Amino acid sequence: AARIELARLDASMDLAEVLQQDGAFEAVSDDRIVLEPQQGSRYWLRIEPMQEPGRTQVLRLDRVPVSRLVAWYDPLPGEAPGELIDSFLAPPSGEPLRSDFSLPLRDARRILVAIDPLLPATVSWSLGGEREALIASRGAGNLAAASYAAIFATALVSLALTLAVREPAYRDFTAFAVLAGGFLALAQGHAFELPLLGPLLGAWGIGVLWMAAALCAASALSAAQGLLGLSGRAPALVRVARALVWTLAGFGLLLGILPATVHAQFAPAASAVLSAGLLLPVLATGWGWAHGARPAAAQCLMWAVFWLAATSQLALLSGWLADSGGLAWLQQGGTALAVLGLSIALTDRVIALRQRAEAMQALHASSSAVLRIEQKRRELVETLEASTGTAVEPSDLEWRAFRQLLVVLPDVLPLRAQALTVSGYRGFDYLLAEPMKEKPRICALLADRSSTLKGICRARTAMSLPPEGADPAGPRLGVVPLPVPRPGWGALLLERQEGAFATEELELAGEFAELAFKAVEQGARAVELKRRAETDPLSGMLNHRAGEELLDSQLRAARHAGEPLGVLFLDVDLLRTVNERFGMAVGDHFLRSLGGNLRPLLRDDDLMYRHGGDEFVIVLPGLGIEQSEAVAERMRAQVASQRFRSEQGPIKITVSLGVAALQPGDESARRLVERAARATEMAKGQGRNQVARAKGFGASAEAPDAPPIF
Ligand SMILES: Nc1nc2c(ncn2[C@@H]2O[C@H](COP(=O)(O)OP(=O)(O)OP(=O)(O)O)[C@@H](O)[C@H]2O)c(=O)[nH]1
Repeated sequence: AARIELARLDASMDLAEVLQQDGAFEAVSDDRIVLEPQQGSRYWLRIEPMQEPGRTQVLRLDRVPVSRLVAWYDPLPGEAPGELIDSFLAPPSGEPLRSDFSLPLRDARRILVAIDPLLPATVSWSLGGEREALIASRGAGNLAAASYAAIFATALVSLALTLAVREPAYRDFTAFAVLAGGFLALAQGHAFELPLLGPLLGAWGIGVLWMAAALCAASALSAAQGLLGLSGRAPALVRVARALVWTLAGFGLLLGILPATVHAQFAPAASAVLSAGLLLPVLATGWGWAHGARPAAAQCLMWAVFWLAATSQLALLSGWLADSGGLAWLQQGGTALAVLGLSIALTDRVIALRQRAEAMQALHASSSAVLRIEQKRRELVETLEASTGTAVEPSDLEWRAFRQLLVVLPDVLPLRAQALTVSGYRGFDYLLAEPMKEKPRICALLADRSSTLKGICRARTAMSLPPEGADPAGPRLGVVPLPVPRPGWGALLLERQEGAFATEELELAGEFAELAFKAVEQGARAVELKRRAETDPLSGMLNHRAGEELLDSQLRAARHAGEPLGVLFLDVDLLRTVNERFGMAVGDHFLRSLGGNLRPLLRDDDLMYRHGGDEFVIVLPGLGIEQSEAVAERMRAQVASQRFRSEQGPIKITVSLGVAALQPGDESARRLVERAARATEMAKGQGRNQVARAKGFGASAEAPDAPPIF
């Protein structure tokens, strides 16, 4: 419906000169052309509408990012240079960008349009009635308005969420939404048409557009990377993405300050870099998708939509892509759809990840509490096991176990004071308090509430008691019954300044108490077993093995200290005869009574054990041969002086003793005992009921006594 011609002429030509350049104009057959900015030249469009009576035609120029567009009616012959239709000129301070122009075609008059493109740009036009032009521009305007509304509303919601949950992914996404809207508005020329902002952006120049694109790519990658980071996956990928975010942002700032001529020159390269930058979020979320993160699929798709919209915009600006009606829909609609969709996907993802992070945190907190309790439990058991090894008496063990329980409990539960009271356990009563200085107060408290406590212990149910008296802020008591066998009873009293004890806390204290009691029981059994293993059942003395072990350690200690050590070997005289004559029971009885008979003659540190049969060993630490011999003699005399009762009347049973003492060359307990035993044989040989010194110590000073008389 119109004839359109294009000429590229020297920029210095004015309208009058251009009108004479008829031959320079070439007809354009397409409905779009690509204009390349070039220093010193300017594009001129000559449009000649066909006659259409009764209809005003309008030429619409779409998406022309230009710094200058001036349109005149071609003057009729004889007229002065053309009447100005529309003018859009670069202010001296900068280069504004504008996209849509509608030029009314009147009276079939040709119009001339001078265009200085800012970037390589595709210019498309449509020719139609005023109504169609109006509808077309309104449609485009509506789409643009809806897109911006969606984008900036999403950005606002995202900003509110950023402030509410302080989630870095939201913060980055908010920046992205704002920058995506800004980039769209700049690239489509809308931002330059704003009343105040337009001139300001125009003054800055086209660099602002590239900067917006680069920062948009940086924030997009940052938001995608934030999600990767939040998901705790691929830390290396997150680090790379973070570095790329900063690179893109730096690139954007550089583009922002470069002069317009450089932009025109490097527009394709910058477009390629930014398009690649905008592809990174697609790749990052695609990676998540490939590794099983389901919400990453939605994000990946949305980033891809945005990438398409933004890249087509960049391609258009770089002249790689010809404009078409659908492109504006893709760019505006695509950006809005991507921003909205991403916002939804992000919210969904962030909620899910937050919940998981909180659950992990709770799990971590509870598992670290469990670990601490487990560690304390182990500590208690280990300490008690160690006590078992060294305890001599079960009561000794009980005391240690209860004490340890009170030491460990405050590490498990917050307590002000605690006490353990046990009555009649293995015939003992205990009252332990921690800290010790609280003992009198706890004693008083026990006395006050003893009937309540006993009741609770009998019911065997742990309880938290209300504060004493009227003071509701008074200390709270928790009572944990102890597993004391009846008829004894016992309780663990836990005290806290405020707040009742929870059932779980009392159960935990009960578990620890049970551990302590179990340790006592096991320890007592172990002590008993050890005692049995070391004791000779008939005489009640240590047996050969245990006795010799002890002798060995005493021998080592004596040698170490350089002190003397005496050893006596005692053998009952003619026990075989006693057995035969009076019966084994009498022999047994004699052997059983020997310990009780002789022990009063010994010191506490002296050791007497059964060597076997009717033989006994007596160890005398600190005594030399002389003193040992004196002890032996006292023993011999003690036995000889007594009459032993039997059914056949009193009988006299005697013993013979050999005496040896530690010598510098003595190697072992066994050898020392052997020497003493040989001395005993000598005593036997000399007539029994005697004391004999081992060889090497000189002859016995003692005179032989009378032989045994039955
Ligand atoms: N009643 C009793 N007799 C025992 C016990 N152990 C060992 N005997 C006896 O003690 C006797 C030890 O014998 P010997 O030491 O060789 O000889 P003896 O009859 O004591 O005479 P001399 O040692 O030479 O004075 C054996 O007859 C054993 O049966 C025991 O536990 N009870």
